[in-house]
Formats: sequence, structure tokens, C-alpha cells
Amino acid sequence: MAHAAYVVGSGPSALSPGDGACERGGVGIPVIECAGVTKRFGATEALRGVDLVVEAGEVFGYLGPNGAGKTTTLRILMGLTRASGGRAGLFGLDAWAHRDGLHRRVGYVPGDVALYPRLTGQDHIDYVGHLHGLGRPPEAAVLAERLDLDLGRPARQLSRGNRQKLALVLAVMIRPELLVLDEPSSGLDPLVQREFHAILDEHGSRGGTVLLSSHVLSEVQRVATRIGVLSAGRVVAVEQLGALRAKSLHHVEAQFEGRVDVAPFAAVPGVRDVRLEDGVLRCDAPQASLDPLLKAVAHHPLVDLTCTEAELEETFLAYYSGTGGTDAA
Ligand SMILES: Nc1ncnc2c1ncn2[C@@H]1O[C@H](COP(=O)(O)OP(=O)(O)OP(=O)(O)O)[C@@H](O)[C@H]1O
Repeated sequence: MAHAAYVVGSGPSALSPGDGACERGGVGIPVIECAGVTKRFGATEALRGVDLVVEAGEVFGYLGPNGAGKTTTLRILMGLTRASGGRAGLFGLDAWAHRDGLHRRVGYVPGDVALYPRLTGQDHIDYVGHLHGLGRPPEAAVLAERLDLDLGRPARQLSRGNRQKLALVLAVMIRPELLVLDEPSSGLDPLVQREFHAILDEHGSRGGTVLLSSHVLSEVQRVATRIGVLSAGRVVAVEQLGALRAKSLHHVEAQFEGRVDVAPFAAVPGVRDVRLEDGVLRCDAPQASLDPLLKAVAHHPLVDLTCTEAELEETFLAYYSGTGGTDAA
């Protein structure tokens, strides 16, 4: 059953409840602290010096394109792999040296959820509840109901989305101080996502902290208050959600009835790459420029209009590539 530790971060503790090291994780100490964390896999430099601080009570979105190093960071924080260099800690304790004790305080939902194929959802709840000395936490059934998860089916019969739901139930039911979630809602349908967000809100209102990784801004913007942007193994920006949203790039296409001049559109601050092709105006605009841009569009008889949020990676390239600081504009 060793894998259960990877699902929810349970397992035998190296720290007794009265352990002095445990008590150090108190007021004023960040819940998560990474300083210059590096990780090499052979020739691959997955992390190139990650600096990150997440304070108690924050819902922190950890955003980056595929391969940026999000999962690697989370696995280091969970003590599942060891950093090659730098310091990674939770509650003021080294994430690797104190991993067993820290698992009691953290609920972890990995990207690829490891479950026991023959055990049902209820079996998993009972097992993890037992490991944490909680018996059968009454909250588990309520969480499963809210997420529309059937606890009677063996794990091998569960879809990807249902496996994620079960991992979430197991992570949340232990009432952890910190939830570490690796792209948790990618397999969930919109109604269940809403319930999942409500569960995160409730965790936050109890004073809990969340670290949520994703490669799409829309996934984290509903819940995160602050966002760190990871690119090629480095945190290239840490922003309040509002500031990052204002920068999020949109592709705008407007088809007009007659001929238009591109100049007034190109003059809108922030709008870039304006071109007119076959009577269709195309341009890219950060969210903060959408209102003045659409007002300029409204001066002309319009046939069709589309506006789609760009992939996060494009926003990275537009604003963050080649920058080293955390306040990149
Ligand atoms: N066990 C491993 N062995 C070799 N290379 C690895 C290993 N784990 C990760 N990598 C590499 O490290 C880099 C960062 O991977 P990581 O999975 O952390 O990125 P990510 O941001 O989580 O991406 P995704 O969103 O696709 O999961 C990638 O180049 C990946 O191929």
C-alpha cells in the first residue's frame, strides 16, 4: 500500500505531535518556501533556480506551459523527489528531510492519480482515514456526494475524472493545512468544477493554504489570489491575479461591412500585431485593452466578431520571455 502516500501524502510519521521541529511551522513562517531550487534529470535541467514563497491562507496558482517544471516542483515539495540544489521547505521544515511528518499536514492530488485497482472508493477512504487516525471521516461521504462520485466502484473502473475526484476527497477529508493540487480540474466537467472550487473556498475560509498548478489561466483564475508564472524551470513573474488577467492576451477578429483603416485600432494602447486580411481585422490585445478596442470597433458597421483568450504560453512569450525578475511587465 506504499502508493497511498503518493495519493494523499499519508504515511508513517517521523515526527511526534510534540516534535519541536513541527512546532517551528507557526506564525510568520511561510507555508511554502523555495530558494534557488534546481533539479536535473540527467542532461535535462528541469528546474533552474526556483524561488517561491506562499503564505498561510493563500490560494496560489502555479502556472506554466507543459514541461516548465510544475510537477517537478510539486514533487520536490511533497518529498517524492529530492532537489539537486537549493532549499525547498514546508512550514519551515525541509521538504525532503521531514517528508514523512509533513505528509500528515498536506493533501496532495498528483496529475496521474495512483490508486489501488481492486479497492473501491470507500476502501480508499477507510484506509487513508485509518492511516491518519481519523477512522471513517464523515466528511468523505459528503465530499463524494458533492462531486457526484460513486464510492462503491473499484478504482480500476473509474474514469480519469472520477479518479481525480476520489483523490480530491482523500486529500480534503484529512483537513490538511495545505492542499497541493497538480492540474486537478482538467478532467472534471464544468458543474463538478464549480463544486470543486467551492470546496477549495471552504478550505481557504478555514485558514487552509492551496498550491494549484495549471497550464491554463482560466483554470486557476476562479480560485487563485496570487499567481506564479514558471517558464523553463524559473519563476519569471509573481503577480496578483488581477494584474495577470489584465495582461492575458486575446485574439480579436472583426469582420466589417465596408473598408476600414487599421490606424485607429493600432493606436489603441496595448493592441499589437494589427492586420487587415480580406476585410477581416485581426489583432492581439491584452484584456486591459479590450474595452477601448471594442469601442473603436463599434464605430464601424460590423458583420462578425470573435474574441478568444490566447494560450497562456503566448502571454508568456509576449510579456515574460527573456525576463529574469518577478515583476516583469
Ligand atoms: N523523471 C524524469 N526523468 C527525466 N526527465 C524528467 C522527469 N520528470 C520530468 N522531466 C523533465 O523535466 C521537465 C519538467 O517536467 P515537469 O513534468 O515538471 O513539467 P510540467 O510543467 O509539470 O509539465 P506538464 O504540464 O506537461 O506536466 C521536462 O522537460 C520533463 O521532460
